[in-house]
Amino acid sequence: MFGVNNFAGVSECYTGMLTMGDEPVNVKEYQILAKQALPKMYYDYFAGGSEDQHTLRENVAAFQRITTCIINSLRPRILVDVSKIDMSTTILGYKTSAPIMIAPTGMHKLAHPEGEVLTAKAAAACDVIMVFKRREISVLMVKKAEANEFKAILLTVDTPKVGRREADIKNKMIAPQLKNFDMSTEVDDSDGSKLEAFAARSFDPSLSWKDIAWLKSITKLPVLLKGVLTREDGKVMSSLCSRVDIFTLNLSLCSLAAVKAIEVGVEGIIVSNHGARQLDYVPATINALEEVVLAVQGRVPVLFDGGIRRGTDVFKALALGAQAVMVGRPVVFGLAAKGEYGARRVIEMLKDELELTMALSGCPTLSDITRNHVRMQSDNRHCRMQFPNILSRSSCTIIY
Ligand SMILES: Cc1cc2nc3c(=O)[nH]c(=O)nc-3n(C[C@H](O)[C@H](O)[C@H](O)COP(=O)(O)O)c2cc1C
Ligand SMILES: CC(C)CC(=O)C(=O)O
Repeated sequence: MFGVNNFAGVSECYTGMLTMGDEPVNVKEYQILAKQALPKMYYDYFAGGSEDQHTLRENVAAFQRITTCIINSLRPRILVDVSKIDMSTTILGYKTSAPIMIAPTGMHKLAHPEGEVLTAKAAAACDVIMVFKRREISVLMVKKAEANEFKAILLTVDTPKVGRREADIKNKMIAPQLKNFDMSTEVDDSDGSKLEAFAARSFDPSLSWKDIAWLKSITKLPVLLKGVLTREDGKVMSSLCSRVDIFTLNLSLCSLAAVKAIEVGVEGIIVSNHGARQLDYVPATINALEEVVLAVQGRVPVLFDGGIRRGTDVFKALALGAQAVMVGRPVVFGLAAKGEYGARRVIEMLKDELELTMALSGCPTLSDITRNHVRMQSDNRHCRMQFPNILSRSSCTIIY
């Protein structure tokens, strides 16, 4: 039988219908099983994006556009000894077996009764904290993180308010009671998404650059900002600039979000659009990555998340300058479908696929993966000089 699945952000053809007893062969198939396993309200919460879900589709589709034509393609090397592939790296001084981490995603107990405990067992999880209106909650959580020997704090900076998630509004999404948020519970008689109502009560929309200094003052842990998408601060960039021109602007002329982050002393930056759950129509993160990498100029690590579904996606993000990637929904779908085993398999499959991609691209180590292993739309000028005939074909022009 030929099954067609059209999930938000995933549009795939499969040669068979999956059922819960089947063993998925790639991480996207875990989404199919998760849909079968979860109540609609919870599946929609995990899978959904904001408003028209344009960016949700783009996060995945932009990876798929880095594909077989001359621009936006992988560029493998041949005749390199790839008998041993080393995917290990060091992030903030900690060694890890592969540049793949689990993104902070809320409410794993909606996916599985044992929730985050199973996810943490399935892989060394990278954890997160949000800054709340009631700062004493933030202080408490930072202290808890320190006491439990967490290694870093990821401060989510793209959620002063929760994005408009229309499926959650329709489903009247119920935010479960969360232990970490005990202090902020209040009676909620609002209609629509209870999660949104909870966030409106709890998150601090006045969060600004000065608060980073406050956070740094209460902890010795390194602070990373999660949710950076631009190098500029909204003022300087001319709307007439093409993407290629933007890259060649003198950076010192601009007020730069990424650079600002470094100035206030953050130890790392995560290029993320919150899995397309916040502002719709922001760019796919893979298309925003290089802008930030160029602005940061190697001063702090740049991590990446959004739309990673394949080892080739990891490879593309690394080639464009990410030090490591984080994976959100696939891990939750793995957890929902097959518990700890499913979450672990998702990470293992991505690692295996990355290993194979590195071998087939002639890259025995991560440092062998370079910017020259992908060709993007922004490399167009260079392409035009080298391949004038090919590029005159409209099929090779990818617009993003
Ligand atoms: C169900 C769900 C809950 C999330 N919760 C949080 C959160 O509490 N804090 C946060 O910074 N990001 C959160 N995110 C965003 C993820 O950290 C990450 O940026 C995103 O999922 C990456 O995209 P991907 O799902 O395509 O891998 C959440 C994402 C999802 C799907
Ligand atoms: C609103 C939060 C509680 C969780 C979150 O960040 C999300 O659902 O994307």
